[in-house]
Amino acid sequence: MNKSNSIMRLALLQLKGSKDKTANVQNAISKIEAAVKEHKPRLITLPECFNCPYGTKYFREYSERIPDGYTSQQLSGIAKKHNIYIIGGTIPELGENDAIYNTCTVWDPSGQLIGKHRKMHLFDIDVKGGVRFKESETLSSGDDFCVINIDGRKIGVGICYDIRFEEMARLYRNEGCEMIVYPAAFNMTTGPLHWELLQRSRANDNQLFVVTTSPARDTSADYVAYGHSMIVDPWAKVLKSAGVDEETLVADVDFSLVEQVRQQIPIFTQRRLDLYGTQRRAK
Ligand SMILES: O=C(O)CCC(=O)C(=O)O
Repeated sequence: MNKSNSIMRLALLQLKGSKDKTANVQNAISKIEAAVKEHKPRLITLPECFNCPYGTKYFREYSERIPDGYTSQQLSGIAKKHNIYIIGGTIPELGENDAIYNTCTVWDPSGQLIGKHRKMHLFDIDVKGGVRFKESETLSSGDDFCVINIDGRKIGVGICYDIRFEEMARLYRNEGCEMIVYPAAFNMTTGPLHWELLQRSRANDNQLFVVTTSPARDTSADYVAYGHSMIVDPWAKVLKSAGVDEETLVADVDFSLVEQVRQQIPIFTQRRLDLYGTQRRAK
């Protein structure tokens, strides 16, 4: 990004997954190659669970160590090859004591791992007649926040269900973030109702960019993702939105909008912190 003109080019890769992990990762790599060639983005984002079918029965089998596993090594290599940042969607991570996490990795242009976020709020819901999912059957929850810095801009990372917890987004704003990136896979029950609403709400509440990257919709999968990867600006306008199939969504994000909206609607200086607050707690 050129700080003087405050523009950063993003490419969001909405990818179709399969049960073949190597094919999923290689699909991501070839779409990264194509996006770099055609659009020259500074930052590429990938979907939640892009190397594995989204289902609790798959997570252990597909899990890998970070950063030594196959998927990490591929992402590290391609980030370095093309001198780009990658917010690498999520993969099932094999962590300490054999615990499995739903984890996002962030890679810098030298191929270094500069951030890791383990999904903090596990997706355990049961909507009668709609979607039932219980990540906690096989996953453990993370308990660290993840803020990265790209060209002087702070970016917070959350994963899918994390977007429902407004305190987390507020905390990122309070820590100076101008964008939050959520790899995500909403579904056909909550997607139509809440997908855009939640993104516009988090953007509006916190006056920052919200970026989500979903898998493409596959109606033959166990879990049918909603699609519609999206970029919402700090005015809460949808800047760009994908359809449901595989797609590369490209946008030039202008960070000067962040300052503009924060000055014109100064809710963060008007908030009655003498009466209430949202702070990170010591663990
Ligand atoms: O919050 C929702 O409705 C969907 C969340 C989800 O699919 C996930 O956390 O993976």
